[in-house]
Amino acid sequence: MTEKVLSLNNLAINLGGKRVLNGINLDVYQGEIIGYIGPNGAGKSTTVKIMLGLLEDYQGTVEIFGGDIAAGDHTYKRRIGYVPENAKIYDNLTASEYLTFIGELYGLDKEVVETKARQLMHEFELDHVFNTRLSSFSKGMRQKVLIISSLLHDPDLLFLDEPLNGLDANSVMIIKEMLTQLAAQGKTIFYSSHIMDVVEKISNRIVLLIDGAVAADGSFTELKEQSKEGSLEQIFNQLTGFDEHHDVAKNFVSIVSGESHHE
Ligand SMILES: Nc1ncnc2c1ncn2[C@@H]1O[C@H](COP(=O)(O)OP(=O)(O)OP(=O)(O)O)[C@@H](O)[C@H]1O
Repeated sequence: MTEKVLSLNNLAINLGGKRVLNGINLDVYQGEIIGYIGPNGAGKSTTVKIMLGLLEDYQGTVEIFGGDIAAGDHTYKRRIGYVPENAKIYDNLTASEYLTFIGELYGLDKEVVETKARQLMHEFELDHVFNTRLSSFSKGMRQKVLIISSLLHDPDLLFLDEPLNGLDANSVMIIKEMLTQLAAQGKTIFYSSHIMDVVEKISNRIVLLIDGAVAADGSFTELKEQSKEGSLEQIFNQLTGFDEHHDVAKNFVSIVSGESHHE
């Protein structure tokens, strides 16, 4: 269970003339659920895009399943699943067509993937819309289709960006439990979210990114001991140096109600 799945060494990148990642060092081991958190704009999505092979102009090295992804062998991508935050789903396709298409991209046999997709849709109680166009799906239904599409090929490494977006409380329980079980089976999960109480509960390791560098890395218990704060939300506020939520909220409300005397 100690195989190194992912290794970032001095990973840095400039985008639009700005230093977005500033020397990230991170080793991730099989079976870990990494809660990858940080303020808006810290560089979380950028890190994930590099690991997916979507951004190439970086410095440092990225090793996935023991191989340098810059070496030109892209077969590692077949062992990766990805739930993007804002996915463009092919609206004109039915769920069945979309999932079969994605499965075939991963090299799965059409019949095999269709059966698997149907079974997974059934688990989400979406049997009745298997042959319905995605354009008529609600936000949560689309999110379930995205989650299914990321898992069809039984990936070893899963990148999730706000995977619970739009899901109801029952579905959230299913996904949380599912992630725990997948990790127990030896899958590795990289979980990016702003919902601190979920990250706190499901991650066995939390990595906090601030200004493109790792500012904290440890289990929730370890972070709690270091910062002497009670919840991950409070730890996040403390480590990002933010204690003005009360003032900002108050200003907002007074501006909204026209009571503000600010210029
Ligand atoms: N193509 C680009 N060109 C210029 N700047 C970019 C580009 N992509 C990202 N950035 C900048 O890089 C920084 C990090 O962006 P990124 O999307 O990785 O942040 P994030 O941590 O995922 O934020 P969020 O929590 O808001 O999703 C931001 O300041 C963003 O404006």
